[in-house]
Amino acid sequence: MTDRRGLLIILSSPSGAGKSTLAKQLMAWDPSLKFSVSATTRDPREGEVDKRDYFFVSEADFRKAVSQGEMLEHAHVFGNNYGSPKSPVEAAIGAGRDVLFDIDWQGAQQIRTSALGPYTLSIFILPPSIPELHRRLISRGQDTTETIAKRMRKSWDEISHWDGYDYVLVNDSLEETEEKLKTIIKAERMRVAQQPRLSDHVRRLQTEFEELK
Ligand SMILES: Nc1nc2c(ncn2[C@@H]2O[C@H](COP(=O)(O)OP(=O)(O)O)[C@@H](O)[C@H]2O)c(=O)[nH]1
Ligand SMILES: Nc1ncnc2c1ncn2[C@@H]1O[C@H](COP(=O)(O)OP(=O)(O)O)[C@@H](O)[C@H]1O
Repeated sequence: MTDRRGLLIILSSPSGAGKSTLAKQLMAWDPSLKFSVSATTRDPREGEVDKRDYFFVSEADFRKAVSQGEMLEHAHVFGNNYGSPKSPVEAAIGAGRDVLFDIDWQGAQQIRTSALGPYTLSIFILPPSIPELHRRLISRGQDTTETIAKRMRKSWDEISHWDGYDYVLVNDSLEETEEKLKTIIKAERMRVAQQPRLSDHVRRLQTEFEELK
C-alpha cells in the first residue's frame, strides 16, 4: 500500500487530433502509467487488439455492465457506446499508479464531477487546423470515407468543450506536444506529492512567525 493515490489523467480531442498516438508515447515514457482500456461496441480497426486497445463487446454486454454499475463513466460517441471499466481504475489508483484515459468530453465531465474529481488531470488536444485534422484522419488509413466524414462533422461538438479542461495543447509538432504533456504530468505529480505535507509545514511556519513577536 502507498499513501499516494494515483491521478486520473484524461486526454480528449476530436477524432484524428492525435490523442491515441500521444497516449502510446506516454505509456512508453512511463511504464508505471496504467492505460484505462475502454469497452466499446464499435468494430475493431485493423491492427487493434481486443483487451489491449479496447474490450470489443456486444450492445447487450455493454448495457449489462452499465446497469451493474461496472463503468466509471460511459457515453454514446459516433453511433457507438464507449465506457471505462471501474475496477481496474480503482485498483490502480489505490496502489498509487496514475491512470491514463483516452475518452471524450462527456466521459471527462462525468469523471470530473464524480467522487474521483479531485484526483483528475484533464488535457484537451486541439488540431492545428480543421484541414489538417481531415488530413490526419485520412492518413491514419483506418476509416472509410463515410466514417471520416461523420467524425469531421462531429469534430466541433468535441472542440467546443475545450475550455472545461485543466490544460489545452495544440498538437502541431508531435515531439513538442509530447514534451509538453510530460512536463504537465511531472508538475502535477509534484503538486500532489507535496500537498499532504503542506498544511503541517505552514503550521510550523506560523509557529515560528509567532515566536518572532
Ligand atoms: N466517454 C468515453 N469516450 C471514449 C471511451 N473510449 C474512447 N472514447 C472516445 O470515443 C471517441 C472515438 O474513439 P475511437 O473510436 O477509438 O476513434 P478515434 O478517436 O478516432 O481514435 C474518441 O473521442 C475517444 O476518446 C470511453 O471509455 N468513454
Ligand atoms: N502532431 C502530429 N503531426 C502529424 N501527424 C500526427 C500528429 N499527431 C498524430 N498524427 C497522426 O494523425 C493520425 C491520427 O492520430 P490518432 O492518434 O489516431 O488520433 P486520435 O486518437 O485523436 O483519433 C495518425 O495517423 C497519427 O500518426
